[in-house]
Amino acid sequence: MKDLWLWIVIAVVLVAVVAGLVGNRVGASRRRRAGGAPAAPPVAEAPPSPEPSSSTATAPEAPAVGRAVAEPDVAEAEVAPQLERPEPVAGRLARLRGRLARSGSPLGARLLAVLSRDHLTDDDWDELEETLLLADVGAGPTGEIVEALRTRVRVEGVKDPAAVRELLRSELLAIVDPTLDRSLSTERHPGPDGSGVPAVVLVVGVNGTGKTTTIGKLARVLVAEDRSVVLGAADTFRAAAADQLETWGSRVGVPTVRSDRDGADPAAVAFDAVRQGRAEGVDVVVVDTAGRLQNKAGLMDELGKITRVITKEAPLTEVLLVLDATTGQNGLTQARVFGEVAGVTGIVLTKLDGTARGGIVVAVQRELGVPVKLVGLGEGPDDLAPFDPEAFVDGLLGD
Ligand SMILES: Nc1nc2c(ncn2[C@@H]2O[C@H](COP(=O)(O)OP(=O)(O)OP(=O)(O)O)[C@@H](O)[C@H]2O)c(=O)[nH]1
Repeated sequence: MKDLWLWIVIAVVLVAVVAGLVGNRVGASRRRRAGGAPAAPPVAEAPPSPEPSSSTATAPEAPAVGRAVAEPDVAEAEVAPQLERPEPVAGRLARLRGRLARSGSPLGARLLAVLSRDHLTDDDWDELEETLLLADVGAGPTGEIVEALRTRVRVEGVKDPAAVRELLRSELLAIVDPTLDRSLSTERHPGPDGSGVPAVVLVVGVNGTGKTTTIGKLARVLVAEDRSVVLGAADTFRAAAADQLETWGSRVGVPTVRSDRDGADPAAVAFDAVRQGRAEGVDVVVVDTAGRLQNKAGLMDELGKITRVITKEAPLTEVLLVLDATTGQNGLTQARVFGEVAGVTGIVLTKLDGTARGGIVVAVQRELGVPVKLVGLGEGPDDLAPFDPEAFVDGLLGD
């Protein structure tokens, strides 16, 4: 009997201890939820929704607002990332003015300061010449501008600052040459056999000038203009280049054709990209290349092979040479080599922000005899603008 009572007391104590433990755990879990812990609350404990959203209503297993709204959104974001809407292209070059102003003394401001002096002496003309040379305009074009200005100042007797500005503007505009065709060939067209083929843009240039970045930005320009695009990652030399290109493309829904193997044959990747673009009926295929300039023969071989295999599928409509505006005369030497081996049809001048050497536009056009078609104005995704001579000269001259 005594034993029986002892067992009853032990049983009661055990029940009390277990009940206490369970109570503590429930309390702790309630406190965690009250503190906004990320764990999803049990459905029954979720607060009732005052106005359930339609997604809540269509989500059968998620009647509580907190979960119904948050969880499907997160899942959707993981499955289908939101595509970005690139900025409209028109008017982008107007940014150049602000960027040049931040990059130090703009060319135009220094030229205007000299030209506005009362009586221009030989020293003033020398200073003007030096300013143009420092801005990489090049010796030939600088001589032409100074000569033309000297004549007009003498003949027209220009003094007032607004007239001086207008004079300088018209001379700079003439030297940049508004008559050149700067349009990009990016439309489908009938191929040699009469069937429609995409425009093919091959992008060449030394590494580090901004080729891959420019192609990413160009894809956005094309998407903004409702063109369908395929990118070809034929820069198989730098392992990360294909990833970089793919990331750019995926942000605007543009596919990238690439090889899984580092160091794969660039011509084969270029060919696959154009073939895919053709099969999918897209408007334009843009092909990235490696920018090794170890020697001219090697470069010629590689670009020659890429060109040959691409043209089996569709003719090349543009060969864009990407040049870094901050490299000055070095850039001109590169331009010369690529001009000889790659049949360049247009120039993309990158990093024009942050340099007072805007004159390189003139020098490089003269050097290659092909127009600057696009300019890079920064590292932002939409910092690529079609080149427009008037907007460019206005940017150089500032306010
Ligand atoms: N400020 C500025 N930076 C730029 C511009 N264009 C490109 N860049 C930067 O230049 C650097 C090199 O760009 P990439 O596109 O990787 O150069 P790449 O020519 O493809 O180089 P490789 O793949 O090695 O041949 C990156 O940091 C870009 O953000 C521009 O217009 N302005």
